[in-house]
Amino acid sequence: MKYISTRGTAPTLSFEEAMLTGLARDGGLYLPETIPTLSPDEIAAFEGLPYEEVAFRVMRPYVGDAFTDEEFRGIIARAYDGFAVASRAPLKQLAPGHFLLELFHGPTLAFKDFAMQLIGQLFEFSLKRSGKRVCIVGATSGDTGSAAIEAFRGLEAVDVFILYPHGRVSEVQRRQMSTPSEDNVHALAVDGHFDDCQARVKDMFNDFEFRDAVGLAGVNSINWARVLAQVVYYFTSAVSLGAPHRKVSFTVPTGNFGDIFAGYIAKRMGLPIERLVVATNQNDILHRCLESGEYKPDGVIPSISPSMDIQVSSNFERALFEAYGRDGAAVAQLMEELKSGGFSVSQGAREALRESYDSDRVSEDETRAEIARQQAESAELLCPHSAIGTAVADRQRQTGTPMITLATAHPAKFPDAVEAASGVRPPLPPHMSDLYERPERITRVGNDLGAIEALIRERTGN
Ligand SMILES: Cc1ncc(COP(=O)(O)O)c(C=O)c1O
Ligand SMILES: N[C@@H](CCOP(=O)(O)O)C(=O)O
Repeated sequence: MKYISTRGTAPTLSFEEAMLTGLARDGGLYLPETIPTLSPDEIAAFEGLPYEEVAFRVMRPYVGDAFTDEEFRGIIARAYDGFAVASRAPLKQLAPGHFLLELFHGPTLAFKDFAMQLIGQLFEFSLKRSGKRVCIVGATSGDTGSAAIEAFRGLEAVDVFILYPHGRVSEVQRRQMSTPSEDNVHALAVDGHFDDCQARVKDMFNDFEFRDAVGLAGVNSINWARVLAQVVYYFTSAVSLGAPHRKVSFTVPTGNFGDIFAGYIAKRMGLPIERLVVATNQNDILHRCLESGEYKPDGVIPSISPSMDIQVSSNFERALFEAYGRDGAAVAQLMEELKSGGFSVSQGAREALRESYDSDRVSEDETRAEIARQQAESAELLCPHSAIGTAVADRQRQTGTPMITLATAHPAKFPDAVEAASGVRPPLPPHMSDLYERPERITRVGNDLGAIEALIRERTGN
């Protein structure tokens, strides 16, 4: 399996190369040259299998000869060993025809653990084999950073620098990043918002001298392996509701577009998904773009769902690449226009996007009301991101096809917002019960590429 860039001019890479590379050298994102498909019989055979075995069967076609089957099975087994529930991604019924896919039973209580725990194992295996060392730089609005630090802390051949927007993540998220004591992990509080952090990470990838000197690698969802790992739970949940003999729909709380794009890949692989619904908070650029074809970021407004406070949505580039018939030059042109304020999607591409995705947005008041409603009606305490999902799902649900909403984080990561909305303060699970007593280690930095690069060079000795 070969991987190509969404901007069409970077070298074609193998799975392992694409995974260790992160952003393509032309600024694009890697995607498989072809998307493998599974037959209805192959999908039906997933019924009753352990999560790890479905993960192996779904991801195996993408990894090529990077690992033997035995090695890959071992990597997957170690990745999910630390999850709190045996099924890994349990599905609960919220109401007739509406199901909640709980993706927060990993070590940092968010769906990011599904991919990050796997990537941690993949990197460790690959770097041991090659004897190389990498410097991971990531941007986070709260959950990717904590999952990355958890997955890579203490690893010999890896340094990790996480840029998060100062004062714009929840206290639990911040402490998850700032309290691990291992020397190889660094939490950097940036004066700016998430889009600034993500832009600085991309700048570092586009600074080839710096990139090569420090051995830069990325674990944001610019990394294809992140998206791939998330394809698996679309299969496990749909099969448990009767796929491939029955269609299902999904509603996905969306920010950087990685999670819903994984659903799109599952559909292209043959999973009978009727609708994929993008659910946004008040930072609703994706909803506006899907409605109007205009993609114009207009500033991030802080919300009670901070992990989705994003206006420059990284993986939307992958969706555009597909919508433009994999025309890398067209995507490169749009990304050039984005630098000067935004772009308009062509009529054909817009129709293709609308065929693949529905969308809706939820205001702050509606989010609070939905947390309270679900607590009262279904006894489910939802995090604000998941509540945005269930609110949209309820509006968009059609009779006949079950709707699965992705619950992307545990409510205990956002205790203040959840308590204010529902009157109930969700407790942290036992393995995190002393989080507020652990000492923090944070470096405050300006939104300044030169200063951030200098700090990384100094700390890594490059
Ligand atoms: C809790 C939570 N929900 C939803 C999202 C949105 O996911 P994506 O960026 O893959 O669209 C994120 C982060 O991105 C998140 O941390
Ligand atoms: N919401 C994310 C933002 C980064 O997204 P990623 O999926 O590209 O890593 C976060 O929690 O950090």
